Amino acid sequence: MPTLEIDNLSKSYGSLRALDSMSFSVASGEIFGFVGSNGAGKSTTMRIALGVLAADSGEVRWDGAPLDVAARRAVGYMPEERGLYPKMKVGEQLVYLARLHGLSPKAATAAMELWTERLGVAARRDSDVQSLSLGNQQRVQLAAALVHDPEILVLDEPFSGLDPVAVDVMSGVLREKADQGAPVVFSSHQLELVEHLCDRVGIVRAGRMVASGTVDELRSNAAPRWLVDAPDAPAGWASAIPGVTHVQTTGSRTVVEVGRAQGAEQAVLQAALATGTVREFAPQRASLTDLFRDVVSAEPAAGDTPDTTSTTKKSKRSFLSKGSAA
Ligand SMILES: Nc1ncnc2c1ncn2[C@@H]1O[C@H](COP(=O)(O)OP(=O)(O)OP(=O)(O)O)[C@@H](O)[C@H]1O
Repeated sequence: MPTLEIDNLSKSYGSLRALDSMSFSVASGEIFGFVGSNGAGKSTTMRIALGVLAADSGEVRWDGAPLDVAARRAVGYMPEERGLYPKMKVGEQLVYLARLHGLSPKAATAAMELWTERLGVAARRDSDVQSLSLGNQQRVQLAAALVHDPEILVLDEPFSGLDPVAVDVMSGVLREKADQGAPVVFSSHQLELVEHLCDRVGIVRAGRMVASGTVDELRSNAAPRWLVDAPDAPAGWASAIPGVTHVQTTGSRTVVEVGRAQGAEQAVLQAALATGTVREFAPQRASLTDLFRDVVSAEPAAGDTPDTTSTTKKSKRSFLSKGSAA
């Protein structure tokens, strides 16, 4: 199956190491969510994949061959800084971009009509791009990435600033392109959306891929969490229980993170019962947001190496550590 491979990319800006052996791969038909704190290196990776920026070392391959200038024509790219001509009409601009990718005038016009219709901006074909709302400009930007029928999609924060209806439309389009066989990689800070939409997720920290896999795979590496609803319990009741590594309380409901030792959760239940009534005691599924906080707040260890199959196994602070960049 053709695969987009990001292999050991490193990139420095002066003394700043923006990418440090960044590696991951996205198979044909797969949607890959690329997440990480601000400045973690997502845009830099995507720019290198598109060839608008050169890596210091490493390689990007598609179907086993280096992604050269010719092969990059098969990529639909949505840059973070966006790239539309503000004073050009929406329709003209999309036809122009499709023509640049080698489509005939007729095919370019048909593609423009298809994508403006599909993305809900057909009524604005004759408007200057600059007169559109930011969300509609973003829809046009996605149309620009799709208008030449790319084999690969690389999208930098395509969902930022979109209303819920536009998010649904965009999600549907990405799923459709993946179902047609494209590898789709996009960056986002909207973790609920990423969890819902993506087949696999990669979490980046300081220029490295520190965890990747399905959300279930990432979850299986996380510490177990339990919800306890104990209305009589005094503040801080769970903090001193042996084996508890983190506590988060909202009203009478407390979520504790416990170690993997046999029966660790039983100590929590007993401590809760000792305070009085226990209305609920149940395992909690970690959300991608929880997993993200876990991973980005982990202490980097000496010799930290990228791990593209599982969560990094470094010592970590609590999963809601202050200062985590969620
Ligand atoms: N042209 C540049 N010159 C110098 N430093 C840069 C340049 N572009 C990016 N950087 C730095 O490289 C690092 C990675 O930036 P990058 O834009 O790739 O992060 P990101 O993960 O996309 O962040 P965000 O989520 O905020 O968009 C940051 O520290 C950033 O300040």
